[in-house]
Amino acid sequence: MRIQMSDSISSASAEPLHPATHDVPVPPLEGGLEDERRYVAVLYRRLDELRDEKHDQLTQVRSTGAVGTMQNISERDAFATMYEDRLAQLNAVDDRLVFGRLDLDGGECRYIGRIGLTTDDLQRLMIDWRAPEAGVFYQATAFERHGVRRRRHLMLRRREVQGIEDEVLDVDMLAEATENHGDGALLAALTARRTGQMGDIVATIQAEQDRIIRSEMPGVMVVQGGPGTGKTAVALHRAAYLLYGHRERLKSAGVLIVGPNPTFMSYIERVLPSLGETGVVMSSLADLYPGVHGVEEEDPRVAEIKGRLDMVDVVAAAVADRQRTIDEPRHVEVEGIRAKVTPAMIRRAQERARATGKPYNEARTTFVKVMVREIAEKVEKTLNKRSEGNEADRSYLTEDVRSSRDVRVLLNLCWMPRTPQHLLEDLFSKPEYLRRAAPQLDEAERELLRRAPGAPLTTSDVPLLDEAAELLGDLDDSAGREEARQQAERDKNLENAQKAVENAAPQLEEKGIEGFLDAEGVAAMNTETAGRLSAAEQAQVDRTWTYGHVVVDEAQELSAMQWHVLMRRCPLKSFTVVGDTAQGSSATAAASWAQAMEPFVGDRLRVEELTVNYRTPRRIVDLAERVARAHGLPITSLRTVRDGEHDPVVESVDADRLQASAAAAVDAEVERLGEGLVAAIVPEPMVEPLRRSLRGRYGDRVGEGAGSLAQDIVVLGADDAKGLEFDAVVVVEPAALLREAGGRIGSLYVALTRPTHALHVVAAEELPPGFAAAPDAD
Ligand SMILES: Nc1ncnc2c1ncn2[C@@H]1O[C@H](COP(=O)(O)OP(=O)(O)OP(=O)(O)O)[C@@H](O)[C@H]1O
Repeated sequence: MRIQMSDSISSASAEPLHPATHDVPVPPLEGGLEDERRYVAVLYRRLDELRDEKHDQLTQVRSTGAVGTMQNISERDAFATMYEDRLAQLNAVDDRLVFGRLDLDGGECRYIGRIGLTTDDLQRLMIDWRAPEAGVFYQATAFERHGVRRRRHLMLRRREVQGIEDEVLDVDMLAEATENHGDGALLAALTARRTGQMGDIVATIQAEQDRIIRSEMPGVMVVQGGPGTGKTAVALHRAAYLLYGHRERLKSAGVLIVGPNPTFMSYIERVLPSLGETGVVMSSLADLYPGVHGVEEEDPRVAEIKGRLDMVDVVAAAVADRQRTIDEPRHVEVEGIRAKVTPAMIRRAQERARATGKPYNEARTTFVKVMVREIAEKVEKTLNKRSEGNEADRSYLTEDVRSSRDVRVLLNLCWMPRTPQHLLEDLFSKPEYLRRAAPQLDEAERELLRRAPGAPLTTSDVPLLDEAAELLGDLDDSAGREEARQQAERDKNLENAQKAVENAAPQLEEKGIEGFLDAEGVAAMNTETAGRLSAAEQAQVDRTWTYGHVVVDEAQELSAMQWHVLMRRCPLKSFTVVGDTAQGSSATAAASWAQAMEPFVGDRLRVEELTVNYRTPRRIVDLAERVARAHGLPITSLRTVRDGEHDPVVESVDADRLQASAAAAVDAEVERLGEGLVAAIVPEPMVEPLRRSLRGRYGDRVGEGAGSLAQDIVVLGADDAKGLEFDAVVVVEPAALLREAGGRIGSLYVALTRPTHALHVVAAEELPPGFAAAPDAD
């Protein structure tokens, strides 16, 4: 699980808004590029001022030294964290701080940017894009002006205004309009070279996206949309929007963002910080159980079985199965005295324990208590008989019984303390355990689940672990949780302490007492004062944490078990769920949202749809849709923003030249692009060999995952390509990609829709239906 630290971003966005009648000269309506540059310079000056202010405050609070009472230290740390967070936010929004200007009926002018900014005396300089007053920037059209006369896009590179683009919505103004029109800002964003990291779309959010981003928080909202329609972008901007509007609540409860795999999580990790939001927990499905990273479940049939909601009953039966009775009476020895334990005694104690309604490990305490008392009574009777009525103090007896080896063995046999990891290990490595717990599975299915003891936990085990932990309750888990929380706190204290000691060093040196303080010592002092972890940090280590809102991306892939567990993370059922049922490629993928969500929320869903593909040019989308339809996928055709410059290339090659041809296709695309990211999406067995071969030619430029500016050539399997995008994509052996996904077209459809510019298909086998009408390579 990955965490983006700090949750105290408040001030700029919450600064009061005042009418724009202030001393800072707002460029006139007819002003041009130079006027805007001057105003933007004012905004940056204010940003720098605020940054210097926070920096000074931070230095000051740190230089008070790491000495004083624990409360002083704690307060100082709290201030330091607050200033650090604010500084981090001010740094994060530096790039393209402002992007829009609205001129309204009545002469009001509003600048729209990543955060709100005011002057010292609280006059408004710029509005946060999430403020209600900024909404019309995204919503106004010529048909529905919302009082907007003109919308101006300011196109910045870093701090520099490179261009302006006007959309005049008021017909009366057209006569005086400048020559700048159209949707150049959007096109510029869409055709820009990819960097391997998703960027924000705050400057060019489209009206259909804006409606979703700003819709109310409660309830489950599903955003369905074909490839490239901006679902991920919308989901992340919605998280930022909700954090802005419900800051207090979400600050304490936290927001969880769940995505399909770690590659995808790192692809999207910079979007929220660039919007000034950092207090969010981000986790892939493999990392949702603290302390465990699930490896990939190789066999889709196993993933399908483990994903069934039935597994709730299987786990419950496995837990119940760990309570046993004995067939016949047994004798236990306590300090040389034998006591008889009958099956009835065990059954009675178990019933009493179960009646507490507590989870397994906690109810076991009651079982042990009752049994120890009963055995102690028996031992006492024997002792009383032996001493013929001379009753002595027998208070030590309970302890003797509890520590008797015989008693411990018997009680463990009848009610074994269990961790979730142990429970799953037994369940999948001991066939008789699974047979008893899962009679609803047939023999072949149980055989599929079987694995060697010690085998690593997989992503599809993660929800089972969670379910088991829920039923088993606290034992090692609570200790583990507390330990993890304390460790997180220790790490944080150490980091703070290191900074504090560094800051205090000059003063101490002046006083001749350098070396007096060390970071570990200061951190140890601070650890005593608990409660300094932010909600996000605490949530990260606590499986039972419940969030204020959960965002799920690529949600079509989730199994029923994964939904079951996620629902527990947000009892208020406040969810933003984004995905595309047509792109489902896993064995657990949902055919429809209603079917996937019905067991958890009934029909209480709001389904919104996105209809424009912003990523992929028309020519490539046509091919992808043809292939999808030829395989019976019921997709509705997407509108696209661009036609594109390149027709897709489809090349048939000899089987023994497949890898060489794939490498040559990569060469061709690298050359054609000049700069930008090229990905080869290939069948799993080809990933490593092709990567090696390309490294021979391109060295360190060849990377894994989503790529980066330095690693601009990547080779990956179809599953890992989910949610990512590249300037050019070479799809190798579509028939094999289709086979790998068990015949489900979703993953090939995903692969074909990743490019922003060019698609090149290389195949040795017969091409699957749908490719035929594409033009051949020359
Ligand atoms: N309004 C917009 N302005 C600029 N770029 C946009 C806009 N909407 C989407 N994009 C861009 O389009 C691309 C696709 O967006 P995104 O990845 O969010 O789509 P998606 O629907 O999640 O795709 P998929 O389901 O295929 O993974 C991204 O590069 C995104 O930045």
